[in-house]
Amino acid sequence: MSLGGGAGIQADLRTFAFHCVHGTSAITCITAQNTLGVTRVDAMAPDAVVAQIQAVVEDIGVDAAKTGMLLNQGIIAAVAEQVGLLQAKNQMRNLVVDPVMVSRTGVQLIDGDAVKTLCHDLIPKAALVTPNRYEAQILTGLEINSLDGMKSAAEIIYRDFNIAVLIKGGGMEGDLRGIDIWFDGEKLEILTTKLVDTKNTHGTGCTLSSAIAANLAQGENLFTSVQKAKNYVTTALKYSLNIGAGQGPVGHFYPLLEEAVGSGSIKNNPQFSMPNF
Ligand SMILES: Nc1ncnc2c1ncn2[C@@H]1O[C@H](COP(=O)(O)OP(=O)(O)OP(=O)(O)O)[C@@H](O)[C@H]1O
Ligand SMILES: Cc1ncc(CO)c(N)n1
Repeated sequence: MSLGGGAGIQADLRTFAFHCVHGTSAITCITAQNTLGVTRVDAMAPDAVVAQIQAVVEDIGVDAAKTGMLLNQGIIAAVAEQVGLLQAKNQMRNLVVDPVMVSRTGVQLIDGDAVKTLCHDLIPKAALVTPNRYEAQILTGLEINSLDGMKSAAEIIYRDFNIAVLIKGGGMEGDLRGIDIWFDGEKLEILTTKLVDTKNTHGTGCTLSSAIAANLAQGENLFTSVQKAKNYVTTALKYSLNIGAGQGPVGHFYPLLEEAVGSGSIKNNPQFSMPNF
């Protein structure tokens, strides 16, 4: 969860709402965070996280799920155990693991033991894992500087975990920035997009994995879910918000902004990027 509103569960819930699915959440930690970075993180107790998952599953049910910042080994182990128990009862389908380990700026967010548990206990239970450039480097031991590097990493991650993988290229340089690689053991696809030239990219990874989960919940297949989610993030980036001194958040509800500005009910505030106005 992030209190600046741009990333984590706050971005996830906005994304779910945009896709017309009912989002629920299990909070693993509270970050003091704004557009400039994270200044403090307070972890929940692992059994408090488990209780949140159980409260949702036992009453409401889960059509698809995503994990984000799980923070430490105890929380990761507890979540992985719950996922295993629920999958055995077919109560946890379509799990997307966004393996939040390193921020796009390259800062490691979780320690080595936590990475090991994530790899051994949680990622293999997912349908899809969505590492960014630096997370893909940790998962493979490769240094990724090229399209070929991204492709090799995707193949290694598929081989090691036997699940589909999407390597996100928001942290790549030059022409590769914004290009993602999909591999599911059969099809290797380069998901290209027109680079959105903005510094306001806070929460793109959270938004992408939530949009994938939302599409899965609505019955789309995995690859179509990824393609649609990629298009959503690209448009949300075009309408990102220029707030704060650092990286502002993406504009999750861009059609509403467009409509409101178009109809004159709100002014075209210079803080909104409004590409069509
Ligand atoms: N400037 C950009 N233009 C177009 N697409 C982008 C841009 N920046 C990021 N993306 C896309 O956003 C999605 C998220 O990728 P990214 O590598 O930013 O993830 P991340 O590092 O996990 O994000 P974050 O930590 O900010 O949530 C990917 O589809 C990526 O290609
Ligand atoms: C809470 C949270 N989760 C994930 C990320 C990665 O964007 C972040 N910055 N904050």
